Amino acid sequence: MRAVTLGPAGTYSHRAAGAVASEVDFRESVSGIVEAVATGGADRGVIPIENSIEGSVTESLDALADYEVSVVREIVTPIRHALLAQGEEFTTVASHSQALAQCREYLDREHPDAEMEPVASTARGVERAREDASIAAIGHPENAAGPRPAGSRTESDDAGDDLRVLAEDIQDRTSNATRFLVVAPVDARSEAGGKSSFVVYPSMNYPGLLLELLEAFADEDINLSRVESRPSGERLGDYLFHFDCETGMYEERTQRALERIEAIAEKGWVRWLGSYDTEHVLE
Ligand SMILES: O=C(O)C(=O)C[C@]1(C(=O)O)C=C[C@@H](O)C=C1
Repeated sequence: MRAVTLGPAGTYSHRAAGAVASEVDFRESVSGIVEAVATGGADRGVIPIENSIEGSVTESLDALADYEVSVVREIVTPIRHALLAQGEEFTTVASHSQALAQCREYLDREHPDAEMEPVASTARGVERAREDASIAAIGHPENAAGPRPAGSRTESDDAGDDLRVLAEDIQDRTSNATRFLVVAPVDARSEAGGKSSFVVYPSMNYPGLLLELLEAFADEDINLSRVESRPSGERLGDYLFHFDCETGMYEERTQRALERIEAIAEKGWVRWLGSYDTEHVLE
C-alpha cells in the first residue's frame, strides 16, 4: 500500500503514516495529499486534523469538504517537540505554524527576541536549520541526526551533519497529542468502526438550524466528539459543519440521524466520510 503525507521525511505526519503503509511519498501541503488520493495518485493519505493544544488544522477540514474522499482510520499520537539548531546563537525559529503555536509560551519565555518563521512542515524547518546557523527548528528530536541535503556536502562536512538538541519537551503542555485521519478513495468507505464523520452544508440560515442538526444526533442518543463550523467560501456568514460522532454507520441509529440531517440540508449537501476505528501510536 502506498501512502502520501506531509513532507519532507521526518514530519510527525510521516511518523503517523508509518503505521499505515510501508511506502510513503510526500506532498508539500495537506490539500495536495487529499487531492492525490481523490484523483487516484495514492491509495491512502495521512493528514493532521486536530491538536490538543492548538485545535483544528483548518486546511485539513477544508480539504475534506473540497475533495471526494473517505476516512478509513484515525491515528492519535503524542507530540513532543525539541528545539534543534547548529548552536545556541540563532535569531529565527522555523517550523510548521501548528508547532510554533504549540510552543508559544516556551518561545516567549526562553527566546523572546527570536523571529518566528512559519514553514510548510516541521521537517522543512529542520532543513532550514541545517542550511543556516542563524535558524533553529522545532520538530521531533530524532530529526537532529541526518545528512545535509545532496549538493551542499563537502568532505570535511561530516561532523556538521547533526543538529544539536537544545531543549526537549518544549510544548506548552506535557500532554500534547495530534489526531491524524487516514483518507482513502470513496469506494474504500466502510460502515464498520466505532466513529463516523460527516460534512454538512445546509445552504441556508434560520434560527435553530444548528440546534436541529444537533438534535438529530441527541434524539438517537449519539455522542458527538467534535463539531466545527467552517466558512463555506460562498459568502460571508455562510457555513458548513463538520461532525464526528461515536457510533458507526452499521448502527441503525446512525443511519436514522443521517436521514434526518439529509432532510434538514436538502437545499445543500451532506457527505458521510466513513466509519472507522481509532488507533493510538506511541512514537
Ligand atoms: O509539520 C509536521 O511535522 C506535521 O506533520 C504537521 C503537524 C500539524 O499540522 O499539526 C502535525 C503534528 C504536529 O501537531 C505539528 C505539525
